[in-house]
Amino acid sequence: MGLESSEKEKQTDPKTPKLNQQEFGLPPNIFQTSNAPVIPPGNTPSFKPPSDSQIGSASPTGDIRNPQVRTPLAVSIPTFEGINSLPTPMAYTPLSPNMLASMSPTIQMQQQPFQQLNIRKRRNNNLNTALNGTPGIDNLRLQHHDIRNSKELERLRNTGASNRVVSELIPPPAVSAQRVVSLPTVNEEDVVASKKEEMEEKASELRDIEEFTSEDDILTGYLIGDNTTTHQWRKVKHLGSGNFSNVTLYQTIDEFDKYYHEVAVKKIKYPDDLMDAAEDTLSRLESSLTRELNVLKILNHPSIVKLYGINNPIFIENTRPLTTLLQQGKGHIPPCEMIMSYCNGGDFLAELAKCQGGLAPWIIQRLFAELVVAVKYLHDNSVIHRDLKLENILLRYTLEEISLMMDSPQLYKQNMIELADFGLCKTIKPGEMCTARCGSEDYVSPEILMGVPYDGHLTDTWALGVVLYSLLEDRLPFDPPRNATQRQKSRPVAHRIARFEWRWFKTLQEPYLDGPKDIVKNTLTRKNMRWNIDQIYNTPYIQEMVTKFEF
Ligand SMILES: Nc1ncnc2c1ncn2[C@@H]1O[C@H](COP(=O)(O)OP(=O)(O)OP(=O)(O)O)[C@@H](O)[C@H]1O
Repeated sequence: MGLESSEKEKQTDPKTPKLNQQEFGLPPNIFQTSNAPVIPPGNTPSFKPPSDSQIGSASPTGDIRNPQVRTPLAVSIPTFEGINSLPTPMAYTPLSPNMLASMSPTIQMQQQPFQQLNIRKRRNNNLNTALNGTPGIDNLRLQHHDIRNSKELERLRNTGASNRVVSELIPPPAVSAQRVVSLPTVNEEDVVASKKEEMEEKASELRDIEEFTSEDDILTGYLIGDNTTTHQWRKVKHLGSGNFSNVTLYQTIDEFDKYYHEVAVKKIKYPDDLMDAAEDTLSRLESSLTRELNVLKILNHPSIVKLYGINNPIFIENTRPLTTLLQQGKGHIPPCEMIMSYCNGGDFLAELAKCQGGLAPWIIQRLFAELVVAVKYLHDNSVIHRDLKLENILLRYTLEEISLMMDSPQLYKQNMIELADFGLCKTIKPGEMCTARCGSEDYVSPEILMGVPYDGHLTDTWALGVVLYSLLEDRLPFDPPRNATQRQKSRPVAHRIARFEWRWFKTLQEPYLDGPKDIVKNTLTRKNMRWNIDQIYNTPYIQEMVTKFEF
């Protein structure tokens, strides 16, 4: 598929519908403002981008993962006016062998020539199914109190119920607890003391765990760049599950280096019948894991998750590790376990659910600015992420701990986030357009939904707009409004995305939030008007933070 001319883009872009924001009620203002001084920025580390050959054996479109429903790539929609249906992108169960297998061979054949559709499901669908066995927004809403309970959240994660939506986890503003905002400011020593206490507690927990450790709980692995020395870690606890992996906390057995003391181990989920899986399935899985590994081993930025090692060097050294292992015919394929930096605060979405939204604006500004720096580093080095979302932003500290750092220099001395999940990333050449339709349902841009070739840099900045809107508003921008009619609720998210149908509720009349709102306005918009990462980075809102960063 060739590149679109800018003229053609103008014709095919839908018009942004005019929104009447006045009709929506305004919740009480729960924010604080920040007055931060300005100091010079730090340096970003040097980077050598991986070549395409290093990114593994991608499919002809350069993409992977396992779409089970595919729609033709070239969808020509001159305008959205009068259009009642769009490509249906949502019925997708990654790596599920059953779905494809259940199709007749004819249908399977018919699926092949079409562009792969790789949109990840909304978390709330899975959550809801886990709770009730039946999807549906109303049922989900009945479960609010359960979901907000962190134990319940943990249970749901363990059952693989991973697709959550921030707006479903947060109560209406009137009852929104403002824990983070109202916490007292303490000095650095208090933070250190509470950390120490927590570590002592953890150490005692670990002593208990050691007594019950079985051989299966021991992971043997190699550090990147040293295939000769093995190291061992002991399983501590489950951290989270995605569609493609289970992530577990491990602690080192041999005290060889403080950096590798606690590590997050991402174990790739294989389909049950991997040995007999279709070549297509194997190749997509292989491509996904090799592109994540090959990019991660080269990236070097404090705000991007680090790949320390691997359980088996073949996954790093071989461009087609699964195929090779299969050909070696040992009867089974060993697991692929990536040994990565551990983020103690968990993922941003889960943390938001815990503190029930209402995040203070200075925290939003601090964390979002760091995210922008991380994405700028990727784009400057020709890598696009393509799956930016709250779940993939990992926190080094809990939001409660971060709130205690207000006015502390600690807040700027070190990174607070690590961007994770590079399974959909891509190294691109200047001017190269992408064709693979991938991403997560609530974060995909209209051009991806429309199936036209797209600029991956701009789909990343669209997703940044979704993240920032969600932080400001405690809801996802394209969810049905709270006061929506039944008809509005039944319209798919994709419709609202394609019509750029979002609006301010909570922050409608908050002039002091003009900075971040400007970023949202200029990212959740048509691609030919959308800001790129440099434009976001250069806004006073981001610069005010960036100039303070010392990491
Ligand atoms: N380094 C880490 N430290 C702490 N928790 C982590 C870490 N990496 C992942 N997690 C937890 O595990 C979850 C799943 O991880 P990840 O997003 O990498 O998996 P995935 O299978 O690729 O997910 P997705 O379905 O989004 O593709 C995260 O949302 C997070 O809660």
